[in-house]
Order: sequence, then C-alpha cells, then structure tokens
Amino acid sequence: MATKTYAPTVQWQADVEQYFTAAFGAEMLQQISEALCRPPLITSLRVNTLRSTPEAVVAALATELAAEKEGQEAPPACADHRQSLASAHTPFVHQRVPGVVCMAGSGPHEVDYTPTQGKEVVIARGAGEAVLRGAHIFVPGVLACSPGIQKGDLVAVSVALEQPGGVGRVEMERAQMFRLQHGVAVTMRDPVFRLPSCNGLLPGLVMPQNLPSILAAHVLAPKPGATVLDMCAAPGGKTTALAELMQDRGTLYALDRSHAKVQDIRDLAAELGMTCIRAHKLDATRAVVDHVPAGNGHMQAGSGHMQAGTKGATPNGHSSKVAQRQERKRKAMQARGLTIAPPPSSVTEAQIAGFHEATFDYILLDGPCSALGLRPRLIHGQTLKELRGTALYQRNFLDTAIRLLKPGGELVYSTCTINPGENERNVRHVLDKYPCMSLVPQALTLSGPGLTGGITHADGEQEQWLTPDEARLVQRFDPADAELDTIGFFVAKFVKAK
Ligand SMILES: C[S@@+](CC[C@H](N)C(=O)[O-])C[C@H]1O[C@@H](n2cnc3c(N)ncnc32)[C@H](O)[C@@H]1O
Repeated sequence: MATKTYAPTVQWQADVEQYFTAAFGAEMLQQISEALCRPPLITSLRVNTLRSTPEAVVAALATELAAEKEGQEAPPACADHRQSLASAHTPFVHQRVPGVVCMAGSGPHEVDYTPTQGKEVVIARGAGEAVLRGAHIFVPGVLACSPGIQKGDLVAVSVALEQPGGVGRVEMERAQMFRLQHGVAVTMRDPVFRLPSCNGLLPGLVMPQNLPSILAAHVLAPKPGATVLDMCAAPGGKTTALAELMQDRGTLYALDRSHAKVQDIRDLAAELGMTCIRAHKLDATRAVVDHVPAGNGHMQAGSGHMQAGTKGATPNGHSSKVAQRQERKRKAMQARGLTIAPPPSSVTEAQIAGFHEATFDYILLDGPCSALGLRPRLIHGQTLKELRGTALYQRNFLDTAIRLLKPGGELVYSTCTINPGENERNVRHVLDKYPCMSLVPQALTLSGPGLTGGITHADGEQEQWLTPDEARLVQRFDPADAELDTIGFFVAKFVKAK
C-alpha cells in the first residue's frame, strides 16, 4: 500500500529563524513551525446572536450536515471515511466564549495513494492551504498534472513543496483545467485533514471565524449605544462581532483602505442584518482631522464627530459576480424567513476625511500584520528586515488610535502573528511613549502570557518586550498549544487615563 504521512515544517528565512529561536527557544520554535503547517482541527462559527442562539444553530447544523453526508459517496481509498466524517463534524456549543459553535475535524490521516496509479495534480500553495482546511481544488489553483489525466480519474494531490494533500477525483478534462477561468477541477475524496467545509452554511445566521478573533471582540466589549471605531476592518469579521455585542445600537465606524474592501464590510453587515455599521474607505494612519485648516471644503457631519467630504456617494462597485453571489445568499436567507438589511444611508455612503481627536469610547486596532500565526501555512518568505518594517508601520496606527480615543476610552490591539516585534514590542511602544495609556486585565482569557525580556538586533537596536506583570495582562495564543488548537494570535487591552 503506497501510504504517505503528512509531516512538513515551515521553512523560515535564516535571520527570522535566528530571531525566533532567541525569542521562543529552538525546541518551542520547532513545535510552532510544525503546528503552523497543520490547520486547527476545531472549526469555530460565530453565531449571529441578533438573530439566533448557539443552541438553535447546533440543531440547524446537525440537520444540514446530516443531509450533506447523505449525499456523499464513500471514497474508494478509505472505506471508513463516511463514518469518520460523521463523527468528526458533530457541532457543539463552546463552553467559554459566548455565542460560538464548534465542529471538530481530524487529521493528519495517512492516505493510501495506490488507487491513483501514479497520477498526480500539483496545486499552488494558496490552493494547498485551502485543501488542508477542507476545500476542493478550483481551476486557478492547478499548477500542473500528469499527462493523460481524464475526468473521473483519482489523483494524488501535491501541494507546493511536494507535500501530499490527499486523493482527489478529477472533475474536468485535462485541457479544460488550463483553459477555463473557474470551476472545480478536483474534488477531494480522501483528504489528509477531514474538516467541515463551511462555505454557504446557514447564511445570515453564522459566520466562520477563528476563536481568538471572536475573543478579541469580547475583550473590547463595547456597550450598546457607544461610539466605536474599527480602524482596519475588512472583511468585517470583528466589526460584525462588535456590532452584535453592541446589540446593533450606537455607531460603529469601520475603516479600510480600498473601496472593494469597504464594500465587503457593507455586504457582510447587510447579510447579517446589522445597521449600526458605517464603513468608509480611509487610510487609518491619517484618520485624525484636527490638523485640517478650517474652511477648506470639509464639512461637519450630523453626529458631530465626523468630518465628511462634500463629494457625495462612493462608487458601489458591485461586479456582476458579487451581485450574483449576493442574490444567491438573499434567496437562501429568504427561504429561512430572513431579510438582508436595507442599503446604507447617504451619511454612511459619504466620503469622510477623518475624525476629531478624543472621539471614540472604544477602538479596535486589528491592523495589517505579518500573519505569521495563520494556519495552515507552508512557506514564510519574509525577512527580518520586512518584519521589523511591519512592526514600525503598525506604530503609526497605534499613535493614531491613541489620539482618537476619549479619556477613559478603551483600545484593543490584536494581531494574527507570533512575531514579538509586532506584539510585545509594540505594546512596549505604547506604554513607554504614552503615560496616559495603561494595560488592563481582559475580561475573557483563554491563552497564555506575553513574552518578557527582549533582544538586541545585529544593527544594535534594543527590542524590549514586557515585564512579568505586563506580560500577564496580554494574551499570546501559541499555535503549538494542542489543547487550545488555534491560530497564533495576540491581544492587548489598554485604557486611556481620564
Ligand atoms: C488583519 S486585516 C483586518 C481583519 C479584520 N479586522 C477582520 O477581523 O475581518 C488588516 C486590514 O487592514 C487593512 N489596512 C491596511 N492598511 C490600512 C490603512 N492604512 N488604513 C486602513 N486599513 C488598512 C487591510 O486592507 C486589511 O483589510
């Protein structure tokens, strides 16, 4: 039997490996590097608590998943596959994080490649990472395939770096794989990881989201009626989590830097039926308007804390594909008796120049980061210079956030990276530069403390992390923590002195 075991490890740039070894120790870094190549086995779904409850979603999911399995053929390469799928996906309510339903998967499984008779499809890294999370293979992800492959053949799926991704069935002729622009090229029959595909599951009622991201919203915990800013919000996962906690009352500004991304936030808010979200295209590092001289064409908007431009509505930018997707979702939701929220008002659509200092009660800063905590990832090509550049860039967002926060206001800073430079180092930046800012305990904690100490870089720069007392106030999610089994993530919460 030609079985293969999945056991890759992330390859780092040499200087990054050296830096991480100093931070975590060689043994710990090895565990992290292996864990990053595997997807979390627990899939979490955030329940739209404005419309449903975790218990009702568990019941609805059980029905959907049972129907899905009934329609599934048992793959020839693995006789007990159907049974393991059935046990793998049983949904349950998370015991610690409110409003979360989880489904357990399994893997890595040894896969028998005998039925493929040496036929192979090689897929791109991104497609490979999606396959490891339970997806099928779409045409753009196919890089190469064996000669003579025909529709219906079983093939070995190889991800970048020749990691075996499992056995799949070819769904189109070979020539089509390279000619067509879209469509499913290969359906996975015996995947290395058996995880539920959440695509299109209970639209409007649940949203697949990793647990630390959901937790970050609970740590900020904005009160209903508050004025809230999500500085880097697309595609809107945390924005909509915040809107739920606000019971859709108050004002939640959601910024991102492109029209298309802002439209994604609006689409998600509409799908989930939320009306307190105002999504705008704005460079968040330039979101303070107090430097703008009076009488330059900017006007004060109704709520008194926003500067709106006079140019009017932003382009809606709906491509026909997006419109079709929305229409499918609308129909699925209608079938469940749900309606999509009405389009945003003209105030929501206005271009904004920014906000006055001390405007917000709560701010979430989940900005651009190196994403070195996301799982599964097979290659990380960033250099130490690039990582340090990202950390430096993030300080611009932090500086802006602190100016925009009201005295007594609360700021949550989160990243999906294991990089101490973007995490503990940037918390140090806030504490050292702003005596008005202090770290505060987080109401919901799942993970371990931050890093203490620091390191000196080759160019002589001293990078200081946290003191033991400070480290206990932040949450660092370790991707190698098998019990928690999450992505690598970091959350710090600050309060601004009154
Ligand atoms: C980590 S993602 C945010 C994910 C989001 N918080 C969520 O939970 O769905 C970082 C976002 O920052 C946005 N971004 C990058 N630079 C920005 C800038 N200067 N101003 C506003 N947004 C920016 C990116 O477009 C990206 O959508």
